[in-house]
Amino acid sequence: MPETMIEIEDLCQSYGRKVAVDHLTLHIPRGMFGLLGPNGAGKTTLMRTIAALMRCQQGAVTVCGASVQKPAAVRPHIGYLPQDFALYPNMTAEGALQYLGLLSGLSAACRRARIPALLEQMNLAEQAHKRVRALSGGMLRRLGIAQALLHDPEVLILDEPTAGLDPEERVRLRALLGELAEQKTVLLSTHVVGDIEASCGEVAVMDGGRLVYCGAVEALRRRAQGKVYETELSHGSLAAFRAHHPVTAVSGTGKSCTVRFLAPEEDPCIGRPCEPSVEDAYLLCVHAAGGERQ
Ligand SMILES: Nc1ncnc2c1ncn2[C@@H]1O[C@H](COP(=O)(O)OP(=O)(O)OP(=O)(O)O)[C@@H](O)[C@H]1O
Repeated sequence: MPETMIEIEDLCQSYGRKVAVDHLTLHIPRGMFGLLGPNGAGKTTLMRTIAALMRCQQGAVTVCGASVQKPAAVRPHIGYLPQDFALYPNMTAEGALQYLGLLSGLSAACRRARIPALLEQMNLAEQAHKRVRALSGGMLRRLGIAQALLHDPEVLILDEPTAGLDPEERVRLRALLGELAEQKTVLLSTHVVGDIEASCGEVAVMDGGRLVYCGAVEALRRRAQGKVYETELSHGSLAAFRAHHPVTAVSGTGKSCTVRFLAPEEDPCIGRPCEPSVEDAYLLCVHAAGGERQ
């Protein structure tokens, strides 16, 4: 059995009457683990709860055996990069890390040793003396990961770290996360399926606050076998088709287009079967969960 680093048992979290996490049980093992879900699925709420930034209202969460009910016991184990990460724009990259290290109680000797090494690891050594406001989006995100790693936690929680990055930076960041996951547990939240496909073996899918899948990415893909089809349609008939079928892709610019769609109930007479992608499988999962909620 793989070692469980984060244990979530029957967690419920709400904002007033809005339920954001709904009876969620999830055991996260060592290594890289993906958390996928559409906007509003409850990913940020879950991550903030694990990081002991939001009180656990019902259920239990432990990180490396420490309960989030005792934030001071959990925080040494966790590094957190929030979705809306920002730093003081006039500080240099190195100065910002020095300041944050000081605030989190790291000794001067520890900061002297760790900060240059982290800048090097995050490929930011050349930017050490650049002001934060002059960094690109990707550099800023890597600086955010450096700040999350300052106290050398075992668990790294990253909320949408690739959002808004160009493809090159996205690939670079994924590679960096892969390296980090060799030593640490990395919980990566995103709504970009490609991020999960490229970096995680295991994934949890959330929708409407609930866990709708947990397991291997490849097993998720296989669940969509026999449920993805393709057909040719005229552009004019596309809107009517969409009303009855979840469409995952449309290609072609002439009079007709090729439409890829999900047929959860098997509808073979209207198209040719296709090999599912992870994205198809994810959309199928969320589509099915939406249907159950109605
Ligand atoms: N501070 C808040 N007050 C009220 N409702 C909130 C608050 N924060 C989140 N919510 C609601 O809780 C639900 C879950 O939100 P959450 O941000 O956790 O989802 P998410 O999966 O991270 O979404 P996104 O990908 O858009 O960041 C949503 O319906 C959201 O509108």
